[in-house]
Amino acid sequence: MATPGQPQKATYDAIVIGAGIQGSFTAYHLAQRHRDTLLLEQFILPHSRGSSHGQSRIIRSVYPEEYYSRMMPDSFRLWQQLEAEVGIRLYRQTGLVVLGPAGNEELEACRRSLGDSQVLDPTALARHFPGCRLQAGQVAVLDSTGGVLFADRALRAVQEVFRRHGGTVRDGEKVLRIEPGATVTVTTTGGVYQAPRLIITAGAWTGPLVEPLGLRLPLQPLRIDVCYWREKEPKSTNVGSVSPCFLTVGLSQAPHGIYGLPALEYPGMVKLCHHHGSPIDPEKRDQAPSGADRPDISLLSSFISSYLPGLETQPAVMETCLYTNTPDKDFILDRHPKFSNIIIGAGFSGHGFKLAPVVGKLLCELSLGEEPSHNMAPFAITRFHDVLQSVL
Ligand SMILES: Cc1cc2nc3c(=O)[nH]c(=O)nc-3n(C[C@H](O)[C@H](O)[C@H](O)COP(=O)(O)OP(=O)(O)OC[C@H]3O[C@@H](n4cnc5c(N)ncnc54)[C@H](O)[C@@H]3O)c2cc1C
Ligand SMILES: O=C(O)[C@@H]1CCCCN1
Repeated sequence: MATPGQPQKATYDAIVIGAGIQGSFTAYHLAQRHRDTLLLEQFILPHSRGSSHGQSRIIRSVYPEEYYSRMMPDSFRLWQQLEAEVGIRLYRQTGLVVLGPAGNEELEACRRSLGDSQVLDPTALARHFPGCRLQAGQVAVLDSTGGVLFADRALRAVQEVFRRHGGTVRDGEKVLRIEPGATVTVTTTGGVYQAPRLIITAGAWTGPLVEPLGLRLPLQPLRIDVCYWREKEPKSTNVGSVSPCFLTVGLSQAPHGIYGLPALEYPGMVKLCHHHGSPIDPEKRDQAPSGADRPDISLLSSFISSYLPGLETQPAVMETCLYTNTPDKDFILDRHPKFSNIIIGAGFSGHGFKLAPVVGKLLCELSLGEEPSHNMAPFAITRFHDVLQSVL
């Protein structure tokens, strides 16, 4: 927040729109590289209206796509660096298991991404995850590096280090207009700012924000039910706080996948969610669907009955969060095709938190005109057709 009475500074080396985890890490890297950076956020921080709130997120090395698994060592290293900078633990190693039918292509790709991974049959799984019942013909792949990131804590930490390096956060200021040029001009509800580079990391709001810049990105915001399920036996060690994280692949009853995290934010309640949701306008996220319109809950209840019989089959707590999906579920990390000093990071499709330190580094590198440290081909805007409109 600006100090009352102080004249408002208007020019910076870089402006970042959106103080979720991606924009905050981008600003962090820019400030560490001594760029005078302004981070703009429409809501007063902290807030729970976007995608980065809540206490927990999964981190894992295992990924079916090798372009993500190759980034993970860098990401783990940068998370550790942030932990050291703030002196706070941001990660709990719980292990993670991927459950799926034996021989499933995606499960095989997961196994390959780990090199020396362990494939667990039901007996071996029972040692790592006693509360979980595999069905006939299913196996589990164990990623022992997997665990939980303390999300809210991490977001606060990265913003704190950004400020420590001289960065400016202006929250409660919504960006209304972006004027491209060698110097980009950004008009908010609170002021007008200029910089030679702009990074847009506006989460579910990115589509409408870039449309006036002649870009129609295929971004679909989804409303996600975040559900917590109580253990039938309080403090049972079978499924509660000591169990690993898990996710499913290739299950015919849940093609988008189901995932779970051990009890953490609410004692005795396991977080278990469907990796999918209903299309939503982020401005209308609180218009909850009617009771009949909750297919996610029945899907999760039936999964619990078969796989996690130690949990009750109705959620005890429900919260909401937003995904912003691309058609292929890969991120968008690229320059604007026409205005090369405007960089866009969007479409994190429900799996971007763990990679935010690397995403921030890549967006920082793109904005400084440097060679990015990872392969950017999977994240190019040009993989989508007809995105550039002729409005400008
Ligand atoms: C339920 C759920 C579970 C998830 N689980 C995992 C997981 O286990 N592991 C994992 O790696 N990832 C997970 N993710 C994904 C991860 O949380 C997201 O990819 C990530 O938080 C996206 O961050 P973001 O910065 O792009 O978006 P956001 O956090 O939404 O940040 C965008 C910000 O931009 C601001 N903004 C928008 N428009 C404007 C404007 N005009 N002016 C100023 N500010 C603006 C918004 O207010 C917002 O604060 C999960 C997501 C959800 C919802
Ligand atoms: O990014 C992750 O690890 C998880 C996987 C399952 C869905 C939610 N996100």
